[in-house]
Amino acid sequence: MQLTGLTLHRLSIPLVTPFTTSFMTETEKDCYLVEARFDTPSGPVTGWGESVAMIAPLYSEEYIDGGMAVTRDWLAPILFDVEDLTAETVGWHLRHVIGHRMSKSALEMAVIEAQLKQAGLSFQQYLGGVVDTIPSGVSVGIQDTVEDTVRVIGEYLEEGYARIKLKIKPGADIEPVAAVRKAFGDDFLFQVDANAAYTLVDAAHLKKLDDYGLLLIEQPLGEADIRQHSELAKLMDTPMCLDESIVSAEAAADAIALGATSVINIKPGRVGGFIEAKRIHDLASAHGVAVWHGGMVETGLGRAANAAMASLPGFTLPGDVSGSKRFFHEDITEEIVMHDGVVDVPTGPGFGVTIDPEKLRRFTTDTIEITR
Ligand SMILES: CC(=O)N[C@@H](Cc1ccc2ccccc2c1)C(=O)O
Ligand SMILES: [Mg+2]
Repeated sequence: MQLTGLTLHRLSIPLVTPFTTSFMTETEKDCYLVEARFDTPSGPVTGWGESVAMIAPLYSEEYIDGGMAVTRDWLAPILFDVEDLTAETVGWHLRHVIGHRMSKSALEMAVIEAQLKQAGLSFQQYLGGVVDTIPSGVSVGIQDTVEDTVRVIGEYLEEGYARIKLKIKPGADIEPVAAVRKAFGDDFLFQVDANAAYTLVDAAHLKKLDDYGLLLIEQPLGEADIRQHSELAKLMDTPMCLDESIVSAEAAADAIALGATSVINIKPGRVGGFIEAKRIHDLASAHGVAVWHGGMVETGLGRAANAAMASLPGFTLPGDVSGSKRFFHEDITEEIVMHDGVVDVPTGPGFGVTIDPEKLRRFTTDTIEITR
């Protein structure tokens, strides 16, 4: 396929409720979409991608303004010059640009969808997904009080989510976890995510979490702290899970070899795209390491693509692919519905969802047109 034009759509979608992590409080979902137009032997085709970069470089070094600029100034010109562009070679063509994995992922995602539409394939078929529904977990932000934490989690359990993930940070960890276990018992799947808020100095404190039968503890230490996570893993019974640290298949191989992670949170945007994410899935499976699909509060577009990725056999733990209603009153695509603890894997060509032009217009705050 020949890339002929790109439109970057910057969005801001109100969240149903503020989302607080150890690094930030968000009241809107800000992101940008990549609308990519291609010429193919069988005529023009359009593919869509979504960048998971946040408005500020606080989860990783990427952020929306930087992602749109690097796409316009450095990544798009490379892809415009490729005559027969395929999804499987986007990463290779962009290899000389250092980093900017979320921006590369959004572009690759648009090439993937165009290629799938041209072939009349669903993303689940393309990846080799093996299930038609995936267990749907929910990520719960840090609340103002322990009582609020118990109330909010009770509501999600009532809704039927398959797994609860609670954000923690120093000063808001043991007490809320203990209160939730006291309120709802030991039978529901429960895990925590620190978003790198601790250091090895906190090891003895974090070990107290071992008393609560958690599925895993996600990224307690810093992104670069692979060795430190293996030290902490030796001290804790709760399985160690990495998110921010797993920036590539190579990083996943190192973390597994060092005993720094026994479960991996897979996020295509964090690793440079769905093709690399599948490599991590395959690598982890070969090592008997479970993976689950992480979330970055994606719109229905990213959520649909994530659901297809999560239908691969190695995704044996519920992920953060919640229903659209967890975050948005209105989505820009058809609503992704969580029902009976699961989300359906889209079956249509491409990612299987359509972006509603009226809703896109309503939530668009900026547009960048890029031509050859
Ligand atoms: C769902 C979840 O916990 N995701 C990330 C962190 C996160 C949290 C909040 C966000 C708000 C706006 C955009 C991206 C965000 C990502 C995580 O697993 O670490
Ligand atoms: Mg995380």
